[in-house]
Amino acid sequence: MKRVSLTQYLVEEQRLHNNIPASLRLLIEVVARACKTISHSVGKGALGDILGSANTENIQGEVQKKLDVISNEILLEANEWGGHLAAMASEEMESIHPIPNRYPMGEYMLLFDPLDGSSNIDVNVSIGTIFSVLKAPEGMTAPTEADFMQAGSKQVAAGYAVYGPQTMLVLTTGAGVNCFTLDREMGSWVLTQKDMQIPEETKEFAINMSNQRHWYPPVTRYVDEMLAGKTGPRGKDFNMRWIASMVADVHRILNRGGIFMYPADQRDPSQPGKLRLMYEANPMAFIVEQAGGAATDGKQRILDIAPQKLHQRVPVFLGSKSEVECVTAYHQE
Ligand SMILES: O=P(O)(O)OC[C@H]1O[C@](O)(COP(=O)(O)O)[C@@H](O)[C@@H]1O
Ligand SMILES: [Mg+2]
Ligand SMILES: [Mg+2]
Repeated sequence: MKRVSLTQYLVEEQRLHNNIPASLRLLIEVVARACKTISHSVGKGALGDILGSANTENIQGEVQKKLDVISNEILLEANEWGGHLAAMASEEMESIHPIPNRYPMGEYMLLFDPLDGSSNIDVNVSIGTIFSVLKAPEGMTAPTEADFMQAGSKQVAAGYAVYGPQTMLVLTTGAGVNCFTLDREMGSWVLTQKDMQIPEETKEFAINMSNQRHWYPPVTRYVDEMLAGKTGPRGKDFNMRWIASMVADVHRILNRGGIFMYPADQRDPSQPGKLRLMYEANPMAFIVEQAGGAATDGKQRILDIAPQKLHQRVPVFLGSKSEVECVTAYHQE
């Protein structure tokens, strides 16, 4: 099979579909290079002094791990110098990060969850990085948080890197989803899966069952019906997986189908779910839809949500289309 590198793929895409101008290609390459650097750090583990807590808190009140902080710095530094960016925003930073001293101002804005699955860092389980690219509004002079308040349907690119047994980069620019594997010896990203498609039907679901007693009735009904198996209303047995790294759960679903859920629950009605719209839900929803799946917050398409604030949280149901439609319909009844 002919080896196609990330750069070759991006150039060819531009030639065929005119959807990846040179400035966007450069930006994606810089993000991919930063992910490669994070992957090297992850691979060192205790040898690189990257495990354990940083003893600091992020804006969400979560205790940061050393690798959360390191990954954030790697992405900031790479993109400050490398991409065509006007500003960045990160799950780990309270406010936006405008790019200093850039004339003319960059055309894009980058958002990221630098290290997804923080609870898995210290136990050598797959973790990742999630990113989303928006266009800077026309005529923007000094970027503000308001410029980032664009629905997910406006994303021009989104992707994630998963640091597992292999390091992979999954990317969409709005014309399907492709997967690249990091060739560690050569240091390059090689196209290994073209046009990923999520199987429409599935027998696998992912949810943190320990929250069951707090769920709202539509989620309880949906999960109960799956748990009832062959003799229940669904007429088939379901299997369950929960890795607690969204990247790893979504990567499995892209490959063999399934539904991923992080619903809102009754513990704290002011917290609509756990996952962040701008850094987790939107980029993953874009990827999942581009792979033939669906993504909702139980009521509407995630990509149609009008964001209210940078660190907004949303309920998430995504994966195989028929299952997402089923649980979304239960929210309407
Ligand atoms: O520990 P819980 O409640 O099961 O939550 C797991 C979820 O939290 C997350 O880890 C949140 O991501 P961060 O590590 O970036 O905070 C998701 O990746 C994952 O799906
Ligand atoms: Mg995350
Ligand atoms: Mg994170």
